[in-house]
Amino acid sequence: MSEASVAVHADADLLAQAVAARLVVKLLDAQAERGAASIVLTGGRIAAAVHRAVLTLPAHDAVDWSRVDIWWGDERFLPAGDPERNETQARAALLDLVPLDPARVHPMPATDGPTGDDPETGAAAYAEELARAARPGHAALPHFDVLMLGVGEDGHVASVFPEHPVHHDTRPVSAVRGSPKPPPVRTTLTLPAINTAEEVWLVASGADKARAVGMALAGAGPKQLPAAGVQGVSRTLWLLDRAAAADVPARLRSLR
Ligand SMILES: O=C1O[C@H](COP(=O)(O)O)[C@@H](O)[C@H](O)[C@H]1O
Repeated sequence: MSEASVAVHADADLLAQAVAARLVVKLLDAQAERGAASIVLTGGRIAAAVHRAVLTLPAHDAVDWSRVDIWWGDERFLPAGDPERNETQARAALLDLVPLDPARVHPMPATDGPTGDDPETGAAAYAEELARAARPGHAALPHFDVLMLGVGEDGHVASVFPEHPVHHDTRPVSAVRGSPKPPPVRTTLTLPAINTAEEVWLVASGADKARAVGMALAGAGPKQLPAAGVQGVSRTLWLLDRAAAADVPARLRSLR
């Protein structure tokens, strides 16, 4: 498992541009090595800015988007097309604007979809979809080149919230009820599933994230602060703006 590293950028715009540039390079590298790339998207404000920034980079045209698998780390359990869904936001900002193969886009279930309005059924269906994409002879998950996460003010990542029963779920995908952040019903990859990704990038901007980011990097417990329990297989990278990095120990920072 990887040590965490931290890159700090001056503000939210530069952070979004830098994450977008890293993402495009990551996709190109993965396609050069394996012929395809697999990424896991997150929701939230900075994620939307990253998605928009990808399109502004001329190099995004060098990616073969038809050979990119898109997964989600969590989803708000709402009808398809609801503006609050992470999928809807990602489609509007990026996915509908690049030539993806629809068969390689794997949104988490919606309440009005074929798996129905029971989040446990939806979570089980997503786990099956992940398992179908797993490499033969490997665990129940596909290879993820990079998995991106936002970080909540309370330290949540994906829809793994502090002190929530989701921490006891050992399956890769869990239904979440009673989320402290609306909407209350969600589906999420669990921390063990998140930590199978080759690289995990935690992206946070703004002063309201500084306390959670600082505590996670100072070694808080993952049940109290889920972001502290995230570790990519070969890399765990915190990508922050200056405001979100205010409480990061100086020895961990590199200002870009
Ligand atoms: O509800 C959610 O929030 C988090 C963080 O969002 P932000 O707007 O504070 O950056 C996000 O990472 C997660 O995917 C989403 O479902």
